[in-house]
Amino acid sequence: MAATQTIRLHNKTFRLSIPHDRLVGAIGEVAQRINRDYARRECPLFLGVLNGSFMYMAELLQHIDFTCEVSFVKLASYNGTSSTGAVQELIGLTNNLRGRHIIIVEDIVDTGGSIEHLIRSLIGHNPASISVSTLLFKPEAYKKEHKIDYYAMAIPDKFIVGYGLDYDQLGRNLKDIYELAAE
Ligand SMILES: O=P(O)(O)OC[C@H]1O[C@H](OP(=O)(O)OP(=O)(O)O)[C@H](O)[C@@H]1O
Ligand SMILES: Nc1nc2[nH]cnc2c(=O)[nH]1
Repeated sequence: MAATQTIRLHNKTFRLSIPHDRLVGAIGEVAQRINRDYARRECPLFLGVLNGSFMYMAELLQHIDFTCEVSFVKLASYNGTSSTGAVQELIGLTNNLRGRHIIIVEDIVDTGGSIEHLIRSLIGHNPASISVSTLLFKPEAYKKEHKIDYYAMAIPDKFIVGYGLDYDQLGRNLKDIYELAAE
C-alpha cells in the first residue's frame, strides 16, 4: 500500500521523506558490510540505544549471519524537535563488556552528543572494540570526532519522525520516515 504523503503529530505537519522499502534496502546493504567485517570476531554484541533503535535493530538483525548477542541501553537527550544538549545517564547496561566486540545500534546520529557519551561510558568497561551503526546520519549536524562506521543513509539536517523516531513520543510506529514540513 502506498505511504500517506502527509501526517499530523501533536500540532505539527510532516511530509513523506523516505519510504519503507528504501529503508529496508539500505539496511540490507549495511548489514552485508557488517557481516564481512565481523565474520571472524568472536560473538559480537549489538547494543541498541532505546527508545528509537528498536525498528532498525529488528530489521538489521534479520540480515546478520554470524553468531551474536543483542542487548539494549537507554539514553535520552531530545525534547520536542531540538536537542536539550544534556545527555542523561546510561541505564540498563547489565552485560560484562570486558574483551567484547560491541556494535552500537542507533536510529540516528545527529550532533553526536549521545554516541560520544555512550562510547565514553563503554570504554570504561574495557571492550575489545567499539563501532557505531546507525540507520540515519546527519553529516551537516555532526560535531564530534568519532567515525560513524556503518550508516544506512545520510540525510539533510531536518527533523524527522517514523521508524522508531518520535516527535514528543508520537510517530515511532510509522513504517516510513517523515520530515517536518515548513509551517
Ligand atoms: O546525535 P544526537 O544529537 O545526540 O541525537 C541522536 C539521539 O537522539 C535520539 O534519542 P532521544 O534522546 O531523542 O531519545 P529516544 O531514542 O528515546 O527518542 C536518537 O535516538 C539518538 O540517541
Ligand atoms: N525524532 C527525531 N529525533 C532526533 N534525535 C536527533 N535528531 C532527531 C531527529 O531528526 N528526529
